[in-house]
Amino acid sequence: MDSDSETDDDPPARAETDRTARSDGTDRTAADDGSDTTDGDTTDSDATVSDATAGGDEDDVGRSDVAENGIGQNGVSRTELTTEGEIHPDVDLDVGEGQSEASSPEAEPDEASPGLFDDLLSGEPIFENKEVLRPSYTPRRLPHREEQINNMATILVTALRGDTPSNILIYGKTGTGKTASAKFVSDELETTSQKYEVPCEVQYINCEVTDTQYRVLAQLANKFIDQNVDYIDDELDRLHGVREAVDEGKTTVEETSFTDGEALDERIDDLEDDREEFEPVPMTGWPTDRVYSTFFEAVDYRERVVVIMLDEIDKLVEKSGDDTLYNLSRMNSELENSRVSIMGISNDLKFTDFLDPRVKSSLGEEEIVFPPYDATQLRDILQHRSDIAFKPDTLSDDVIPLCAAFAAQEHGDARRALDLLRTAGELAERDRTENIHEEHVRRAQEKIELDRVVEVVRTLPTQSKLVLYAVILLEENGVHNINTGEVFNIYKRLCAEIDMDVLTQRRVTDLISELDMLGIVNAVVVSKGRYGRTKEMSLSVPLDETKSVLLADSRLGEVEDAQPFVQARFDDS
Ligand SMILES: Nc1ncnc2c1ncn2[C@@H]1O[C@H](COP(=O)(O)OP(=O)(O)OP(=O)(O)O)[C@@H](O)[C@H]1O
Repeated sequence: MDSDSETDDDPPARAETDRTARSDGTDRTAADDGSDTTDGDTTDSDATVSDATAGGDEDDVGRSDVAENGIGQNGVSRTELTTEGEIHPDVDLDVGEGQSEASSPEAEPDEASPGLFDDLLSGEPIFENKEVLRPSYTPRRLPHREEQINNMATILVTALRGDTPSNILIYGKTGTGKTASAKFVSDELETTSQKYEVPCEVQYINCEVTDTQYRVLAQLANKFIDQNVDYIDDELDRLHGVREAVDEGKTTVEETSFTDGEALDERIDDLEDDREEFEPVPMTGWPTDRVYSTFFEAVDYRERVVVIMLDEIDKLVEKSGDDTLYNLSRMNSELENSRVSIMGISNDLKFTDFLDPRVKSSLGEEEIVFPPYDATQLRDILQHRSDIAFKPDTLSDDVIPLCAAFAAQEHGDARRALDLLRTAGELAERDRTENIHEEHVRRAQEKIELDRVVEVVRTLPTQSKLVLYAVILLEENGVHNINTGEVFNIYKRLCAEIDMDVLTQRRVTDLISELDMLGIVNAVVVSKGRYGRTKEMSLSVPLDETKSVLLADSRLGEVEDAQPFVQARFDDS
């Protein structure tokens, strides 16, 4: 076991960065900048809110800034809008009752409220229950996953008999229902265990979020400590009741499970001591072996079978190796009261290649594969959900087949199919039509695709963003078949402009290849005869939106008026 002291101060550091970024309004999280893929209705309402807050038309600086930025639905700084609205120098806060001079002085109180939402509410909504189309919803029925669910249940039923179930590895591409099925089986397992009073439970950990050994063990330890404390409290309540009944002569000690009054008091004292001893693990700072032993003691405090469900297990291995899995998989030989079994879920089929052979064989005792859905299966899934999600007769006949067909092309991803259906519904709602048509699905597909691009571009490293910005500037200036040398020249100037280190041309060529792999540019190698070979590229994503996302980056935003030096391409090449 790794006994290094792992301070693990990543999360606070990240939180710090987030705060700084937000306060200067230059960088945002996906949620802040409205790039949340499917809920694209921020643009319209943001613009209207800015109207309302900034007051008159003339001094509506915030709004025109935004328009010039051209960021549109993504990257618009909400901070800028509200800040300018709130601290507007011309607003006299003492005017009237909650009414500012900025709003029309003659306006009747009623007119001051433009009824922003009234209009929107008046239309008959298309959705009966939109929540069931969101990823957070766990459906009660999972069509086309009966086989996998039965396999899991057959393995886990051992836990209900008080024995240790085999470890399970679940594989499958994204959106194939792995998490939904595993959660469904876990819920059933826990419900049945309560019914038959067999101590058996499932602990779910998402390793994309909890991605180090320290954090996994700390999270588990704290969950078990909480449970143990609850258990002790219940037990103490019960025993104090017994003690009282004995004292009042309502029962005799012989009628309880204790041999005498002393044994009863001893048990009460022991429980109180135990309760004192449980110390929660802080999220950083302890040596890992202390965290491990705290977890170990907490889980072994009483008899039970625990299934630890590690979702996105590959992320844990990628980030912090296989120590956690090694420790968890060897625990059973040392545990006295409890038993632990692991259920790992991954969409990376190859991640076990990086595991120690012992961990690999122990973890993969049972493997269950989730194949992609085909279009017919996706249709069934969508049909089930849409029956609950939409008002009757809202969907025209071709909507579900089209959503299913689009999602089947995307490696049979049910999440994508559901996203498409929800977004199509939202677009129809915005159009104020009563039905969803094929056209809404096509627009939804475009929107989701664009949102994906925006998200990919937003999260690129700054150097890649600069390279991409160079390509955009060249395209904007009508250059076709842009070559690496041209990109490099513009890139160098952009670096100088914002004081960034200049990478070598070879490295920039690598970055171009990465952009190509991400589908942002399309690069082909062309031979220039005796002048060697070069890459020629063009942009594969919408220029305006991509440019806006790039300029929303605090560093790139510093590049002002980049047009003149695009001329450099002609000077230097
Ligand atoms: N057979 C099914 N019936 C109904 N809904 C389903 C089915 N399969 C998947 N879904 C839905 O699709 C979405 C994605 O499913 P889930 O999160 O289980 O996929 P996953 O395989 O775990 O994906 P990832 O690897 O990306 O986490 C969820 O909203 C889930 O409810």
